Amino acid sequence: MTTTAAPALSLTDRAAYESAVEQALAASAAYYGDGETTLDDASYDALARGIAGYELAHPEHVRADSPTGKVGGGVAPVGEVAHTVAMLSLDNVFDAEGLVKWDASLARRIDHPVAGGYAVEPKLDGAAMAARYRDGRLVQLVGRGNGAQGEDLSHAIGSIVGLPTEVPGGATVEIRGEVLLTRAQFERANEIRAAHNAKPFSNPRNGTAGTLRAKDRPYTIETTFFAYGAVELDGAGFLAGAGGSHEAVMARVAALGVQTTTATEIGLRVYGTLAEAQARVEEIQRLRAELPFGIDGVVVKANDHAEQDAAGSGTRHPHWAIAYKLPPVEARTKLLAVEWNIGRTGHIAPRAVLEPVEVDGSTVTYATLHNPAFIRNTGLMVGDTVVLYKAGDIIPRVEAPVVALRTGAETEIPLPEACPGCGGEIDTSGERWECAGGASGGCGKLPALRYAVGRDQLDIDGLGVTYLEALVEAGLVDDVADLFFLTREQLAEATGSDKRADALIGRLAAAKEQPLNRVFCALGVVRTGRTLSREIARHFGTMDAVRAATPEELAEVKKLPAANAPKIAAHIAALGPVIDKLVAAGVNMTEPAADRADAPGSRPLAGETVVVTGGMHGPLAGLNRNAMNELIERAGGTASGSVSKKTTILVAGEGAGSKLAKAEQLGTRVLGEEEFATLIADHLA
Ligand SMILES: NC(=O)c1ccc[n+]([C@@H]2O[C@H](COP(=O)([O-])OP(=O)(O)OC[C@H]3O[C@@H](n4cnc5c(N)ncnc54)[C@H](O)[C@@H]3O)[C@@H](O)[C@H]2O)c1
Ligand SMILES: [Zn+2]
Repeated sequence: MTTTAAPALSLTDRAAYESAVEQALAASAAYYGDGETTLDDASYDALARGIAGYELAHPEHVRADSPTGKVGGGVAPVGEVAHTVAMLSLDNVFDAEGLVKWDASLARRIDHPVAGGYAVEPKLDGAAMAARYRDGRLVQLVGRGNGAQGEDLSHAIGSIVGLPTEVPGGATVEIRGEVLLTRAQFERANEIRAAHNAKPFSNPRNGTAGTLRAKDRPYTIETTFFAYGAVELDGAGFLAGAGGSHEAVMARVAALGVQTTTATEIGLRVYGTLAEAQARVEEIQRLRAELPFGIDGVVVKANDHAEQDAAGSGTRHPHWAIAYKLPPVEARTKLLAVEWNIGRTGHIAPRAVLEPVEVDGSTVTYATLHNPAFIRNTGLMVGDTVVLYKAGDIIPRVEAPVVALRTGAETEIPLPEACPGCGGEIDTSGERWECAGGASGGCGKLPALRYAVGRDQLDIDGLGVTYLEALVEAGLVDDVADLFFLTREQLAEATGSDKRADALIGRLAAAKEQPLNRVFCALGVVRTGRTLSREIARHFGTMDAVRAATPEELAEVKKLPAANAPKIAAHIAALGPVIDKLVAAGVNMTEPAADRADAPGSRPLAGETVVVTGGMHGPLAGLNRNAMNELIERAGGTASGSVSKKTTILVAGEGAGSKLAKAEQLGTRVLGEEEFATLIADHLA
């Protein structure tokens, strides 16, 4: 494993020391507070080690406010809640050699080599939190603060996945762990913030800190907790007889239903030798890029409590644990220019051209900027210093500009006026910009075909993008209807296999029997998706009726915004030749009678807003969420993803959890799978 630490700064004189301390204090104040720090973590670490090195050589110059030896660099917010046991930070090593040194110093402290094993677990990159349970109820959340006193974060109770509000057995204990935003929660959080015109979080860690501190936001952002320890509370003796090891304590915590890392691929393991622990560190590093949450290192701890006690703790960190830092996945560099390309999915995507920078073992020159909305929301400019994120083989992405480093020479990012693929018009109506040529234009052909054969449209499994590309290139396919005229030989040629061709012939035959809503959806009509396609098919019943509809008539369809009706009608008309070809191929053009809006007595869910949770069994077995939503809408209801006051029915399947609890709290009607199936029996195919 390569050495990952930036070298410590060598501070040659007192003036350099003074200025380094000032710089570190300012960076920490920004890091733990609201502002944006101008240092990346690796640079901060190098600075901090430089300060510590100088202090060792010149004890007479040590400043009282030096960050050395202090939790939170001496500037973290000091809260009002006293910690039961000090909540410390961790000391760092950066390579195998550092780990060996730590082990040797630990052996000196306890007078013998570590005998009780090394516990190895991920160093989660979020914010430390203590969760106090009294008599089985989660009563208080406390931040780390300065280690002795932390801030009261109890207002976040109920919004943290993995921290149940109640635990069995009336337990009284303080559980410690990390709160973070998983990658999915981070994306979701920024969608929510965009919808509220709030600045996007630049990275999950900032987002976590901001979210925990926020008290009266008009929206809730969900975070996740992973426990990494527990301490006694009120002398309740919860840990007594826990077996005297970190591993045993964590098993007790898990038994309470509090989330630990054990369930993840990189969860706690205990090893007899340091070499095995080192091997596990390297394994975790390899798994890092695919994890659903961020880690910035691996923590190695003496597993045995007696050995931990013998080693003791300093003012800033325990001696029995060490953070093995992994190479940074973030770096700073300059945004030189923005290029616009037609992405593989057909949208027009901005790409950052960067001053080359080394991140996580490779040189990065380009990074994704997602879409124009991202550029607008972050306020990014050409010439900005930007924070770049890259881990393993994931696509590098720009997180945010460092506004504090602007010089005034930055310029606005020019947005394209014509499609970079064909020079034609751009459809700028959505968050992602698209070539207005759409399905018929050259740029949109392949993406349109991929969409048409997708699982929620014609569901032609096995017709992947490579084969579609081959068919388009061979001049055999221009639009979705052409697929139905392919011969077995042509399919065998394109897929390189007779067996695949036969399978596809079968899938194509099955696709011809799909209901109108899916056939219509496969056409990819502008401003329509799965839900609207279902509504349109239900409303009109046949493709002929859809084609005959005026914009005014289209506007009568449930959920269809009147303003979009003219565009939709025009696109349907333009798709005339494709639809004619589909008819000629024998593709079904009607919606099953029971599902139509005008079918008598067939709307058992009319006026209902329905949420589904848990796994579906019995009569509903095998129905995924999209299939359930289809079913709900066919029966006249509105499908929704989250329980709120508007929800009128919750369908609770196996393993229903928080949504069921919320529904019960709100007094929402809850139906089991059997009851629900009976209610909508007419629509169950
Ligand atoms: N960029 C900047 O300006 C700046 C400023 C100050 C600090 N920093 C960064 O912060 C670091 C120091 O910060 P810190 O003291 O908050 O701590 P830290 O993040 O280096 O390590 C200690 C923390 O790790 C967490 N942790 C995660 N997994 C854990 C596990 N399995 N077991 C135990 N603890 C676990 C705990 O919250 C604990 O408090 C520096 O190394 C630096 O990289 C950066
Ligand atoms: Zn184009």
